[in-house]
Amino acid sequence: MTGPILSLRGVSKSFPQGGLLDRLLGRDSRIVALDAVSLDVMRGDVVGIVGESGSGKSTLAGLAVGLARPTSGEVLLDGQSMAELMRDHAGPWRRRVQMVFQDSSSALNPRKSVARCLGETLALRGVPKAQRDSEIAELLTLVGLGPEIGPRLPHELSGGQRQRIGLARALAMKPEVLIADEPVSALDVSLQAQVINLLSRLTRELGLTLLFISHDLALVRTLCSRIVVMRKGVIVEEGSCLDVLDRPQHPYTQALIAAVPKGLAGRRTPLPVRAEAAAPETREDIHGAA
Ligand SMILES: Nc1ncnc2c1ncn2[C@@H]1O[C@H](COP(=O)(O)OP(=O)(O)OP(=O)(O)O)[C@@H](O)[C@H]1O
Repeated sequence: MTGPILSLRGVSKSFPQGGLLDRLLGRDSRIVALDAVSLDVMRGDVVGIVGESGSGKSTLAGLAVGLARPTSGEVLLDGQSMAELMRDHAGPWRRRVQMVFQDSSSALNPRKSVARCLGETLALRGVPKAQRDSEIAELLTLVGLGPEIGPRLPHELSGGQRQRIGLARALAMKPEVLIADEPVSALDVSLQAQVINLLSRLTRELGLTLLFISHDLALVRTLCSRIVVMRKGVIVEEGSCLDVLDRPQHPYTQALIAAVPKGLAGRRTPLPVRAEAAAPETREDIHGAA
């Protein structure tokens, strides 16, 4: 049996609180964003991470993607510790774990066209210049966009198109794990459904492991196979998404579900059936054999 693709072992993360004056006066204190969190994510899992604001979801995401180091504990990718993988060079970790943000426009350079932005990401992955244009076209197709989008600047795209480009850029690295931090909360409901449809299709077709951070329990129910419920830096409940949402054991999960307008957390969001652009079947079909 293969082990988890991503593991957190007793991971804590704290941040200093207060300013320089507080520290000079010895009023140094720290806020504990994550408190001894352990979590195993199996390859191909689609895991929803939910919890109130400030519960530590984004901190967990930042540690998993390698943007920050834990204060204590260990983050492992396929059994190898982050500290080990990043000792010489952060590249291997960064390539294998990618992130999509709530608002892709802040992650895209306003002066760079879509094609240039994707081309630079492909260059980081070591794709030869001669192959980049065809890979850019494939990536655009993969996220349901046409080649006419290539020359456009971020401000010439709709919010939904920008999220798709954010996703295409993450996929350009051929990641094994994708972390999506509130990827649709800035979009209107119909665009949310399109992006969720896309994520659902891509995780299936590319065999991606997805961590989907959201406040929207109905979206989590639609997309995810597992769910992790966080509160105040700890995991209070985890398990199969349907089990936890239908039969929550922890009072906090019960309260979260009760706070959702009646019936909403219990339904699957009706995603419009739409003709997605014909998608390749496997990672290799998309990018050629590695
Ligand atoms: N860089 C930082 N410096 C200081 N405190 C931080 C920092 N990042 C996060 N925190 C604190 O850590 C706690 C957890 O924050 P985090 O952003 O992980 O929560 P969250 O569950 O993602 O919240 P939200 O749903 O609002 O995005 C919060 O109290 C937050 O204020």
